[in-house]
Amino acid sequence: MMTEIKSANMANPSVLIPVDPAIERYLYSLVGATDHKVLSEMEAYALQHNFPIVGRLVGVFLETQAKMVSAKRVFEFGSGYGYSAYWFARAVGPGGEVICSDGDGANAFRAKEYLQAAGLQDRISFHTGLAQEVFAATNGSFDICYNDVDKGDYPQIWQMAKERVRPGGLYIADNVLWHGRVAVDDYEDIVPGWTEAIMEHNRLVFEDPEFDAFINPTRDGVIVARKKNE
Ligand SMILES: C[S@@+](CC[C@H](N)C(=O)[O-])C[C@H]1O[C@@H](n2cnc3c(N)ncnc32)[C@H](O)[C@@H]1O
Repeated sequence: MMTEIKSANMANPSVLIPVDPAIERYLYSLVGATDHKVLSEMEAYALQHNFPIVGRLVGVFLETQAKMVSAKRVFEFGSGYGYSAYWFARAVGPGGEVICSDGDGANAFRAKEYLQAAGLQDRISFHTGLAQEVFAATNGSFDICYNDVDKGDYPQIWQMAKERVRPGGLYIADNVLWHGRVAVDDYEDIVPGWTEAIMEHNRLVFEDPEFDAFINPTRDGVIVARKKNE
């Protein structure tokens, strides 16, 4: 399994930065109230190891979205070492459930350590394996299905997840602007076919009559699609 680079590819002039860096700095200056020792350690690990976590601004967004739909049950496709799960776990509260999946067992180990230290372990279960298979082994519906796996899998994950989001619940996916590659004709992809897969995914989500969709351009673009109630 490959992971994407979460900073803009400066070597490729066709790749765009969705939000101006000065605006990003300003946005970061507003979210200091979310500081937490464990969160800082997780962010430092990402920097040191060039690991593509969603980062603080998207984390705050995920937690807010989850609270807005009173989420109690969340499934994560591609949890890394638990950074995005940290935000969902805060939102679901005690008694809530965040089911995490990742192909790399070392990430599960690290996630458990961090989330335990943050006091959030009681609402997390972590499964090592192909996210699609972990998901297929679960039952019932979810308040939120969150997709952050390898980008070639995005259309498949959407097709699977959309059936299991409850009415009024959310499908959320990260990196849907793919550093602007989706918006230009000439780009270099880090894995052939990933840009096309993301574009196909975005089209499918927006064309689905059962969902209302929106893209928040923060960092690398986060799609949120709400399943209609009627
Ligand atoms: C972008 S990182 C996830 C970051 C995480 N959501 C966060 O923000 O903290 C993607 C992760 O998904 C995992 N992955 C990619 N494709 C996968 C798949 N089909 N099944 C399971 N894990 C996958 C990789 O091992 C990697 O850890």
